[in-house]
Amino acid sequence: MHLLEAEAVLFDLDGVLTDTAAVHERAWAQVMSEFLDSYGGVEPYSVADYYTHLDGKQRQKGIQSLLASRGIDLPAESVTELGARKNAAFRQALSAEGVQVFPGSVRFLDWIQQHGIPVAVVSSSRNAPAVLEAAGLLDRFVTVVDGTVAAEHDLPSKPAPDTYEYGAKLLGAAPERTAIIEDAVSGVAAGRAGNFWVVGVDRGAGSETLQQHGADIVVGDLGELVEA
Ligand SMILES: O=P(O)(O)OC[C@H]1O[C@@H](O)[C@H](O)[C@@H](O)[C@@H]1O
Repeated sequence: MHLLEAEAVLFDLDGVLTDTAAVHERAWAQVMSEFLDSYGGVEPYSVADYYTHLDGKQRQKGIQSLLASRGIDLPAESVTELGARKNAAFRQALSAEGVQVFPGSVRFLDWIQQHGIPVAVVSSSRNAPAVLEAAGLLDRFVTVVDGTVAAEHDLPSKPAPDTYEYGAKLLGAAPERTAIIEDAVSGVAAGRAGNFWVVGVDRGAGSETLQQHGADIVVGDLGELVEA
């Protein structure tokens, strides 16, 4: 499918529109390194853990996946507490550094919107509206399906396709006629599972890995897709 034939385009946020996947990654590294080191007797946190267990997933789901990889079983309150610590670190970094947008992504968004194609954001993050607001992009989207909306509607985390399916439904678009834009393995897999047309953006997950999990095409920057 040519992108301009899409009935809708659904954008992931962190790492796709804004450079905030890196901010999440640093906050996770800070909190989970400290936790795993103090727990002791398990493999320490590494950058690979972000891409394998945390990237693109809802907060609790990501923590559970990482803990399970180390054979750690914590009560629900402790998982929530780790999530709260990571969120505090993320919010602190955000207010200190602000939000950087990817210029190529904004050019791509402009191009899609110039052609009258409806757009939405589908992000696992509960911080998505705040990040979009700080980036000056919030009013560009018909709707934002974020981590809070997912919880309200009981929608499971990416890699399940439900949040993307919900976004497409809100825009009245058929999944097979809808493009999704993703940088995370979990998000690409969600798009594939929902029978969407998937554009992968390689911000560190690796082009081959994104293709293996279901990306139809992979670019380094969304500006590459904009046609004059
Ligand atoms: O903790 P939040 O802001 O609700 O975000 C949940 C997840 O949102 C995703 O977009 C990020 O890739 C993850 O790193 C993050 O953990």
